[in-house]
Amino acid sequence: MISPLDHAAMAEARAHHDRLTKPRGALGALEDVAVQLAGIAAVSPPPLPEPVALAIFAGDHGVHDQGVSPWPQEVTQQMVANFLAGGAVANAFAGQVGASVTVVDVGVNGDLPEAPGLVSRKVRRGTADLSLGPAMTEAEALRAREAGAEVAERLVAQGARCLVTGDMGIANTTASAALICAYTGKQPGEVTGRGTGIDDAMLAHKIAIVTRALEVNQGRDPLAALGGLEHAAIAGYLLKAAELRIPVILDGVIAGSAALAAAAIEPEAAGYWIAGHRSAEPGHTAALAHLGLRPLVDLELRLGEGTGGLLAHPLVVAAARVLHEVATFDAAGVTDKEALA
Ligand SMILES: Cc1cc2ncn([C@H]3O[C@H](COP(=O)(O)O)[C@@H](O)[C@H]3O)c2cc1C
Ligand SMILES: O=C(O)c1cccnc1
Repeated sequence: MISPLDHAAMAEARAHHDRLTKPRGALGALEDVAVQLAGIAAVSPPPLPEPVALAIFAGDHGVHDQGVSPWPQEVTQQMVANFLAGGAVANAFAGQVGASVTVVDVGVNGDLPEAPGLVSRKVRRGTADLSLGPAMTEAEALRAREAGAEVAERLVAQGARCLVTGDMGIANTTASAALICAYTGKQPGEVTGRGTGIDDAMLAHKIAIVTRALEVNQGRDPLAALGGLEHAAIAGYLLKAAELRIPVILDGVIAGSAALAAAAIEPEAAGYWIAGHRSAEPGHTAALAHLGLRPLVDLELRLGEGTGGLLAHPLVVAAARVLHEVATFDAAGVTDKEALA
């Protein structure tokens, strides 16, 4: 059960912001984040959203066969090993914010040796090709959702007070574009992007593949028919965090498209999510607009893994910190011109 945000705590946070020694609204969107955190925690000031935990959900994609990514599929598995060895960008950024890193295999097309930090919940070895039929069955999507939910529950039980989404799956920007079309009504040409870096010819082909995927899967559940196993797992992770009243910082276009699926299941859950950044993928902007989320930073990142979400974490902590640490006009003896008016 996902409860709505606590409006009394939000009103209290807003009122408290207006008593702090700064012009009203001077912290812009950060004030909205603080109010949102109060609504999530149902108390103002809200607890600082730390420690933070990153879960990277990994899965492969049958649509890779269509030539939609310049990278070979085995890079998914190789990058999982890299995350576990601590060598990826996500590890560097996680270290900076003190985030734990958990890697979850929900659908890698290969065998991964057991390792600390790896959660093995493989539903199948990659999805089927979404341009030929459904990527997976609804039962498989549900199993991946359950894996995501289980990981969120475990991280929170271990003490995390903020979660970040991460993904790894070569060709997953194709599945993301298809999901975004299905949930927002946008056209493939508007939301399909260059992913890991493709030329104009490959982009035109990728748009045609997304168009075909939407045609052949019309009338089916979009998450199962068009998504990846990591999209389904992220959707489950997002819904469980909302149920547990824990904020989640969304990463890029994969998280954004998974969030559309999760919001279609439980619209109330979107109140628990914060858009860490705006990725360079055009579909990400469309997804965030549909979700009503404002990205905190725009660095033209196009990496995934959770990197943009991790970079935004200090901003989210700072938003809460203001409500704890900044003096009021009364306490500091500063004249409040707005109270005089
Ligand atoms: C070395 C490497 C590291 C990555 N880390 C994240 N991604 C990102 O790129 C992939 C999606 O892009 P596309 O749809 O174009 O294949 C995903 O795996 C995503 O997480 C990476 C991609 C590569 C190659
Ligand atoms: O938006 C993202 O997160 C993204 C973009 C390109 C490739 N992988 C991920």
